[in-house]
Formats: sequence, structure tokens, C-alpha cells
Amino acid sequence: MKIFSAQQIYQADKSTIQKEQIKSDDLMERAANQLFEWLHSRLRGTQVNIQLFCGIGNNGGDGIALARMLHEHGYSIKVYVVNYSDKRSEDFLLNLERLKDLKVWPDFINKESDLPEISPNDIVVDAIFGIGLNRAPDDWVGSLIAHINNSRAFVLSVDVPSGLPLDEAPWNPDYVIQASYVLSFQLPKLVFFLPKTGVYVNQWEVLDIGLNPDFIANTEADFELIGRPEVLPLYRPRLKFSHKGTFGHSLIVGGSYGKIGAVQLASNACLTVGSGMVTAFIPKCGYDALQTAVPEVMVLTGSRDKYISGIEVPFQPTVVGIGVGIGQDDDTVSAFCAFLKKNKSPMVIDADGLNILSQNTEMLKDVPEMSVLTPHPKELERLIGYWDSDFEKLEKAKAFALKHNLVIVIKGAHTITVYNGKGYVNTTGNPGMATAGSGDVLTGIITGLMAQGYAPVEAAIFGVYLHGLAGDMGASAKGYEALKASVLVEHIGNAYAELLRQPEVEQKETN
Ligand SMILES: NC(=O)C1=CN([C@@H]2O[C@H](COP(=O)(O)OP(=O)(O)OC[C@H]3O[C@@H](n4cnc5c(N)ncnc54)[C@H](OP(=O)(O)O)[C@@H]3O)[C@@H](O)[C@H]2O)[C@@H](O)CC1
Ligand SMILES: [K+]
Repeated sequence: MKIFSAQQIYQADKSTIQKEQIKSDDLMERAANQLFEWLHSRLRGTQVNIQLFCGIGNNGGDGIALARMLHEHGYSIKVYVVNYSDKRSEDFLLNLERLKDLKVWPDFINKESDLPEISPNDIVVDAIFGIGLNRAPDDWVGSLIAHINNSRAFVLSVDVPSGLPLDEAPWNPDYVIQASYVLSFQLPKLVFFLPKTGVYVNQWEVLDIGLNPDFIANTEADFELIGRPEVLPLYRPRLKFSHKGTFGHSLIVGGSYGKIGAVQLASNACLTVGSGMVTAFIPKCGYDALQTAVPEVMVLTGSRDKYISGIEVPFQPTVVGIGVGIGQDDDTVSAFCAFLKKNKSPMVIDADGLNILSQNTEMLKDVPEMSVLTPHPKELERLIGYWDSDFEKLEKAKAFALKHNLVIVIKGAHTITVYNGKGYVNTTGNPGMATAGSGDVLTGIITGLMAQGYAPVEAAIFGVYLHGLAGDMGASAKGYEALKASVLVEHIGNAYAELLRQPEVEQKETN
């Protein structure tokens, strides 16, 4: 699903009005209808106090129109107009008149002393600001927002949590609605998925208000949300007359004394995701452990006992996954540097492999184009420098990826894969996956997919999704806390099965 900027949403709005020859308030009516249906289907007439806080723009207009529908269906409502500007939108004014026609009189909030009481049992509808927010709210509006947040009431935000700008960090983190639920029109917003702004959104859902589908299909978006419909077409089925050579020979280079487990996890994940063969290159000390733990993996060792040195491999791997548990010993750094100069295979680079690159930036020119880098935020910062906001982070990562023609997988609650000026936002995964070795498993998965012929950016997008899905399935079996990295590997097969599972209706038809 595409993620549009505010500007693109306004354009989609305009093109819909033109194409369908409707009035803008018709679109507002559709939006309000969808909001009403959502609420009504859950409340079914329950007598709970619904307090609607409406701004003076179109977001407020949505709230006022919703208030009318709730009133017409007998709900107990209280409407407030948050009067932060004289520039009221036409559709807001129109809907205000319609509400007054029903003898519903809103209270106007103009200053801090006007704040009403909100009980924890109330439902608050937050329609103060939408995507038109373009500067810091006045302090008294900020106080109202903080007052709503402190009320412990269920807060339903219309389109976006009020106070949250779409393309920059909030001016004051306390002046943003903490939404229990966000009903977002047509497309989700990028801010729902970024670490600093996603915290304002507990749950979200998209409401289809019928914005021009041609416009949406033909407009290039900077970001895309990656769910099952986006991932399924990337899947490469295994053909009947294939053999292990068809699925590639991966080389995993990594490990150091006490960190051989990282290679065990990565190479096991690499095999489990379907790489035809996997060879691990590790320091001598890990030989017995690795051969015993994963007998399917072939093992080569360097000359040193505790650290990687002189990476000599007697075959041309299809793909190389390098860096897990590798450390930063001087011999390892020179071995990595020399290996980069002679290596011809595409690469996945993780962990200390990335830190070595950050400290020896001249090595970057030898990294094969289209290689996949999988940094967590600290590793990313070492690579691209400090950022002030999530938006700046994404811009810097995009620029870095473009400059070196690389794929960058920014790991996080919603991992974002950046390539060729675009970002792909993952939807699977859970907090249980914040556990040692989880990243090693991801490196193995992406490497193993590239070995099977997935293009690097597809391997990254597909691999991140599958890794998260394995985590979700592992969490339902074991719970968040007990979700170890090895459990992720165990669930890779289930994740494939879940991804490829036919919807029940289709299954009935084919049975
Ligand atoms: N797009 C669609 O398809 C549909 C969109 N719909 C709805 O419209 C919403 C967008 O509406 P909107 O453009 O009127 O903006 P909104 O967020 O209500 O803000 C109002 C105005 O406030 C101003 N302002 C900004 N910051 C401020 C501040 N800090 N303090 C004081 N004032 C401030 C600024 O005006 P300015 O003063 O800059 O001229 C701004 O224009 C959208 O989120 C959705 O709910 C649906 O109805 C149907 C289909
Ligand atoms: K809102």
C-alpha cells in the first residue's frame, strides 16, 4: 500500500472531486459516514458520553459531520469547537450549520480556562488538526491536547493524532494526541511507523473514502507499506527439476571467540530459508561447535584461533553474508579489506562488518553495488552521521544508498528498506524480536534469498517480512519474552506456509 505525503493526499482529493464531479463536502460526508459506521458498529447504541473536539478546518468538519450522524442515531454527544483560528474552512462552516439545524449547539473553546471535564469512561473524538497542521499549536491548544491525554478516556483520532505533523518532528512532544485508535483516510501515514512519532498511535486502520484509484495507482510514492499483498508476488516457487545448485551456495563469514553462535544462527537461517548450500568461514575455535550444531553447514576456518584472518575460499559463492559476530580485531579488518578487493559476489553486510566500514570509509568503494547493509540505528548513525529527526534519518539513508548504489535495511519496530530513493516499510514483527541474535537470523535469511535468485532489494523486502512473520508465529507459540533467535529460525518454515496459505474461500473452491 502506498504512503502519500500530505501534498499528494490533497492532490488525490482534488482529482477525485474533478473526476466524479462532486462537491468537496460530499467527500467530507463520505469520510464522516465511514467514521460513523466504524463507531456505530462497535457501540451499537451503547449510552456512553462521546465528547467531540473539532478544529475549524476540514478535520474539524469531519468531526462536526460525525457529531450530526451520532446525534441522529440517538447517541449522547457533546461537541466542542477548538477555535484556534478565524480562517474556518467552508465545509466546516457548512457542517456547523447542519448541526445547528438539529439544535445541537457546540461550546467554543478559546482559552485554557475553557477546558471541559473528561471522564475516563468517555469516548473522545479528536478532530482538532488533520494533515493541514503546519506550525506549533498555541499553548492553550497544547494544554487541551495534554488534558485529553491525561483523561485516560478512549481517544479516537480522525485521520491523524492532532498535533502530529506529517513531515517533521512535533514541536512539543506533549502537545500531540496519544491516540487509542486512529482512523486514517484512504492511505496510512508514514508517521505511524517511525520510532519517534509511531508512539502516538496505539492502533490504526484505514477507511476507504473512494479517492480516485487511478490517481493513487499512477502517482509515485516515496514510501510503501509492505504487507502480504506486496510480498506474495515476490515469492519465487521452487521448480520440480531443480537441484541444490539451482538455489545457490551461500558463504557466511563471521564469528570470533565467544560469538560463534552468531554464525550458527545466520547459517542455519540461510539454509532454512532455502539456500541450496551454505559454507561458513569462521575462526578455528568455532569449528567443532558449528559442525555439531548445524551439520548441514560446511565449515572453513582461517589460520587464527579466535578471530577471522585471511579469508580464503576455494569456490565462488553465489552470495556472501559477512559481519555477524566478527569483531574488529586488526587482522579481521585487514582480512575483510583484502576480501572486498578480490570478491566478485553480491554481499549482505551486518554488525561489526558495518562498523568496520564506518571506521574505514575508503573500503566502501570496494563494496559491490546493490549489496544489502542491515544496520540497527547505532550502526546506521556510524555510517551516515547523526540525525535530528526520523525524517532526516530517512533522507540521509536514502542519499547514502543512492550514492553507493546500495540497499539499506534500517532495523527497528517497523524495519524500513531503502533503495533507489524509495523506502519500504515492513508490517510484521513484534517486541519479542528485540533479542540477541535476531539480526544474525535476518542476515542469514536475506543471504539465503539472494542465493536463490531474489534480486537484492527483493531479498531485503521479502526477508524482512518473513523474519517478522517468523517472529509473530514464534511469539504466538512461546510469548514475547521467550522468543529467542533460534525460535525465529524454527519458525521460518511456518512463516512461508502462512504467507502462501490460500484464503479459506479459495481453498473451498479448489477442494
Ligand atoms: N484529503 C482528503 O482527501 C480529505 C480530507 N479530509 C479531512 O481534511 C483534513 C485536512 O483539512 P485541512 O486542510 O482543512 O487542515 P486541518 O488539519 O483541518 O487544519 C486546519 C487549518 O489550520 C491551520 N493551522 C495549521 N496549523 C495550525 C496551528 N498550529 N494553529 C492554528 N492553525 C493551524 C491551517 O490553515 P492556515 O492557517 O495555515 O491557512 C490548516 O489548514 C484531513 O486531515 C481530513 O481529516 C476529509 O474531510 C475528506 C477528504
Ligand atoms: K485529528
